[in-house]
Amino acid sequence: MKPIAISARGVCAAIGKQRVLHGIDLELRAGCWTSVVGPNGAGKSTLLKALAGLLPRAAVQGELRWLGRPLAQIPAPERARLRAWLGQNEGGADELTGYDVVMLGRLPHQSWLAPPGPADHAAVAQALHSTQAWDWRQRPLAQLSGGERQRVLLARALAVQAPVLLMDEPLANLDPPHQTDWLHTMRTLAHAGGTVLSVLHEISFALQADDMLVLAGGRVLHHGACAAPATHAALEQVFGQRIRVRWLDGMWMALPALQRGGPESGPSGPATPAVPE
Ligand SMILES: Nc1ncnc2c1ncn2[C@@H]1O[C@H](COP(=O)(O)OP(=O)(O)OP(=O)(O)O)[C@@H](O)[C@H]1O
Repeated sequence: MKPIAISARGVCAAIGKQRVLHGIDLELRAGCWTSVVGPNGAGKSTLLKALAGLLPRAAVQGELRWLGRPLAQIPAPERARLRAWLGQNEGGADELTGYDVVMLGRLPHQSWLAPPGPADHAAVAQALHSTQAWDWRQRPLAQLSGGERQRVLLARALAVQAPVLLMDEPLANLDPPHQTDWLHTMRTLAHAGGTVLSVLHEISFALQADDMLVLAGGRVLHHGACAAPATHAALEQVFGQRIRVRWLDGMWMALPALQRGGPESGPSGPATPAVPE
């Protein structure tokens, strides 16, 4: 059995005076990519921040553990090496070049005021190549398009080379080929033993993860394998039966639940492909 990388027991969190998370219990195993889905306002970003240790301590109740250790007992520099973070709509560092932005991901590995070493430069180059952002390494972040910028920020998270990677809407602004590249990268990381947690609104991409966490109203509605019928049922339920999960072209996909018989369904409707054994 793979070790548990992150666990939460009875975790509640508030933003300001508003209680957003209510008694979250979960275990995320090493070597597993889990996608987090749910309607707007379900608490996905708040959960990710709580698990990342990014909410003020007073705002979180319950027990959070990383690699079996209480989060509160892990010093900040060690936390920064253990988990990489890509937030939603990240700002700042606009005047820095792409290269320097990604080098920020190496700070947890560097001694105070020491210049980056060969391992840092190698990690930055590898990360920039893996998101195909190497060509913009000399350009300021402010001069990049939304998708180019997102690929630099993703490279920054990858350059940390942390065992745990938490990402909030990582596909924002990415074009389809780079969304597909991202999917391959996440599978590779999980296959190599990493723990990946990603909040996604692109449900068909979320279904390519190993496991899925379905949130609603600040609670875990379902946590299970992406291939499990119970997960598909929870997905359809949480989105008010407005999507359908179907097996298409060798993978599970989420399709909009359009009314049958309308012009969208075509002249005679498509045949339903066979589901895997
Ligand atoms: N800064 C804030 N102040 C007050 N309430 C907030 C703040 N940020 C979030 N909330 C509220 O907390 C709840 C959960 O927000 P959260 O961003 O975690 O949801 P989400 O599932 O990530 O949503 P989305 O899919 O829209 O990104 C929402 O009701 C939201 O209105």
